[in-house]
Amino acid sequence: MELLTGMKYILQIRRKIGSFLDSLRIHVRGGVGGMGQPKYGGTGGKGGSVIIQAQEKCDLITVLKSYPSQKVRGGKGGDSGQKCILGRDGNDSYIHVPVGVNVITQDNIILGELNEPGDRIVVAKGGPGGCPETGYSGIRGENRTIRLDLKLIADIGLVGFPNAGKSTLLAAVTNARPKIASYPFTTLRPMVGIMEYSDKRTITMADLPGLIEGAHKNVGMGHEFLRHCERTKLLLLVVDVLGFRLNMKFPFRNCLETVILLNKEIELYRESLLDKPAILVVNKMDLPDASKNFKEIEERLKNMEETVQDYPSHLRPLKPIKFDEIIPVSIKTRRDDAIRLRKTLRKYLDIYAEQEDDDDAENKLLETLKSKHVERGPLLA
Ligand SMILES: Nc1nc2c(ncn2[C@@H]2O[C@H](COP(=O)(O)OP(=O)(O)OP(=O)(O)O)[C@@H](O)[C@H]2O)c(=O)[nH]1
Ligand SMILES: [Mg+2]
Repeated sequence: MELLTGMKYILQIRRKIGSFLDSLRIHVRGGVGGMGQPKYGGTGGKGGSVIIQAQEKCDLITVLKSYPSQKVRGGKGGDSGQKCILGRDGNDSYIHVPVGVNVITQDNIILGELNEPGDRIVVAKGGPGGCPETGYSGIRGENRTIRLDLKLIADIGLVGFPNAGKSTLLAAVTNARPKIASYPFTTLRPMVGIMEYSDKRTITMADLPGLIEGAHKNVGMGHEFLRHCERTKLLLLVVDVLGFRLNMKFPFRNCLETVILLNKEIELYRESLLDKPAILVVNKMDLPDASKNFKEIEERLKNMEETVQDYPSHLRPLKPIKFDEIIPVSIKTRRDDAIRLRKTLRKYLDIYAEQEDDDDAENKLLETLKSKHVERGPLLA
């Protein structure tokens, strides 16, 4: 019965999201400890723990298929007996998840980030076996509900207010065909598109739901989906040159303010995301007054350090974003803009890759020097 409900659930999800799932809740419980043996002073075995482990070639749909009831238990500890005075420990249960999963509690606390194959975390410890202190009864294991949040792998992450044209941009430069519409929050789930270049080099781009002011307080779609930017090499901020207003309850924000607010919301999600290279796309340059607006703010966008100082503290980010380039486009109406953008993105990703190689080489050199120093230590002493 439970299996059927589980399968139905999978089918429901499939219908909703195709074969992509980026978040999954699971209830985990460590195994109960085995019974002790009062007559001989025997101790029961420990209950098995539940462990989440990252592995390659895996996705959350497979995890859901393996555990349709979304419940995982550790094995029960063995009882102490006449022949075997120490009960055997219960088996640990491993949940294999894709690389790039954050393990989160119900209170939204990150228990761990599994970013490399083999990374693992114990999410529910098994209970101790029965012994004199427990009156020889085995103790129950820990239990909790956890959420597995998958961070997408894409080279570029699109971040912007709703309606700025992120999905239009994705459709213009990649093979993806996202839903595009003139109302806010058209995109509800992330979508990845691929840009293929003539030399067969491919660059992936993730379109994300719109981010609005107050997202850190769960306004709009919240800010959780920004996790998908954690593994990207570049943040591509997209703004509407004429600014944005969600509805009459929200203030109108001009283009410069939307950039500052995006900066602030990214910072409130995770400040380290702002260490990533960033490019700003100012979209809808075909609209009346667009050029005038852009000219007025261009210099200020180039110097965000100074610009943010003019704004009150509730809007002002502590870490102003620094754009490698600011690109005005009309992504919907000008094909040339899309072609130029593709070239620019390629150029920067190649530069970042070179820088990364240099950094790797430098780190290796430092490690070699360090290890030499360690070897030299005893000689000097
Ligand atoms: N005039 C003009 N309209 C554009 C341009 N780019 C996109 N749009 C329009 O802006 C509206 C929103 O476009 P989307 O691509 O859905 O915007 P989005 O940023 O993905 O929005 P959300 O999914 O809600 O976050 C649509 O009506 C697009 O046709 C442009 O360059 N010029
Ligand atoms: Mg969209």
